[in-house]
Amino acid sequence: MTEPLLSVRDLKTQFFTEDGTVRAVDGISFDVYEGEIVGLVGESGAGKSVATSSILRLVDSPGEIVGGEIEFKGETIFGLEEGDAGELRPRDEMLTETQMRKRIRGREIAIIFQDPMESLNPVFTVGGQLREFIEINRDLDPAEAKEEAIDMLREVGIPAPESRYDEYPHQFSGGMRQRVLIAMALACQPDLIIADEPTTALDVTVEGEILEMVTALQEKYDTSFIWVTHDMSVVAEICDRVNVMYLGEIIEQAEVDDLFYDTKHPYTSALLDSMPRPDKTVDELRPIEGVMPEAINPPSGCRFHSRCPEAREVCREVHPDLRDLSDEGEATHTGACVKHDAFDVGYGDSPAIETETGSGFSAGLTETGGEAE
Ligand SMILES: Nc1ncnc2c1ncn2[C@@H]1O[C@H](COP(=O)(O)OP(=O)(O)OP(=O)(O)O)[C@@H](O)[C@H]1O
Ligand code: NI
Repeated sequence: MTEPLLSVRDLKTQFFTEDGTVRAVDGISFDVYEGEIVGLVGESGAGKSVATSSILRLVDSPGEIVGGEIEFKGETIFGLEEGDAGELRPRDEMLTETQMRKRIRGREIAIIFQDPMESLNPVFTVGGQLREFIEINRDLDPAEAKEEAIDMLREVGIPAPESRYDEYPHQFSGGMRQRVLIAMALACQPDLIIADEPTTALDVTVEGEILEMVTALQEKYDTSFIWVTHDMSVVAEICDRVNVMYLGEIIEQAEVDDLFYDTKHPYTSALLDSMPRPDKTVDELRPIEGVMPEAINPPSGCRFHSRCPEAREVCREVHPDLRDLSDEGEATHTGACVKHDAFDVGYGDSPAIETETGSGFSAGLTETGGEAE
C-alpha cells in the first residue's frame, strides 16, 4: 500500500479550564490516502472540530496538543520527543509556525467551515476576495487571477459567474456562499481539504446539490477530503471511509459500506438508528438515549457504557482499544467494543448493567448477544 497523505497517531488535545482538563481529543489515530473522502462523524462535543484544528495546529489557549504525531506528505506537522531532562519538546523536524502559515494552511491543506460569513469579508465583493486569494497564493497577476476566479465560480456551479463576480456576500444565498468557499478551497489546488460541517446549516435539497458537486469535483481534481459531520446520511452520500468519534475517541473505523452493513460498535448502531437513511425506510427513528458525558471526567471502562443498550459489568471496567475486527480478506474494519471475540475479556459471562436506555435493564437486547443485526 502507498503511504498515506496524512497520518494521525495517538493525537491528544486538551483544554485546561477552571473546571478541569477537557480531554477533547484523547488518543485518536487515522489516515487519509490520496484521493479519498474520509468522514469524521459523531455527536456534538465528540471532538471532531478540535481534531481538525489540531491537524492545522490552530488550537488556541487554553487548548494545547499534548501528545501524538501528525505527518503530512512525509513532513511533521506535530511530534514530540523526550529531551535530556526527560521533558517533552517539539521534534526538530516539526514544521515551524511560519511554514504552517505560509505553506500549509490554505495552500496545501484548505479548510471550509460551517459558517461562510466567518471566512468571507462582508465589505468586499465575492469575486474580489477570491481573486486576491488566488493572486497571493498562486503568484498570478490580477488579470489572470480574475479569469481563474471566474472559472472557479463556474466550476462550483454559480450561474452567470461573470456578473456575480462583482456582488457582495450578502447577495448570495447560504448555499451559494458555501459554494464560493469551496471554490476558494479548491483555488490553490490543495492536497487535502478539511470540511467542518459545511452543509449542516443548509436545507436538505441544497445540501444534496453541494454534496453531489463536491463528489464530482473530487473525482476531477483527485483532492483528498476530511469531511466532518454528525449526519450519517451525509457520510453515506460522500465518504469512502469513516471514523466514528465518541467523547474524544475513535470507536469504529471502516469503509462506508462495511460501517453501514456490518456495524461493529453499539454507538455506531445508535447513530444509524437515530437518523433517516437513504438506503432504508425505518418505521421509527430512535434518538440516542441520554447525553454524552463531560469530557472532563470521562466514564471508566468504555465511555459509551452509560448509554449502551448492550452494556455489561465488564464494560464499566475495561477500556477497549480499537482492534481489528475484519474477517480475512476484507478491508480493515476496527472497533472498540468488548462484545467482540477479539477482546476476550469475559463479556459473555458478565451481567448486564442498568443504563440510560429508557427501559432500565436492557434485558431484551442483551439476550440476543453481540452480533445480532
Ligand atoms: N476553547 C475551548 N475551551 C474548553 N473546552 C473546549 C474548547 N473548545 C472545545 N472544547 C471542548 O472540547 C470538546 C470537543 O469539542 P468539539 O468542538 O471538537 O466537538 P465537535 O465534535 O466538533 O462538536 P460539534 O458537532 O458541536 O461541532 C467538547 O467537550 C468541547 O466542550
Ligand atoms: Ni465541531
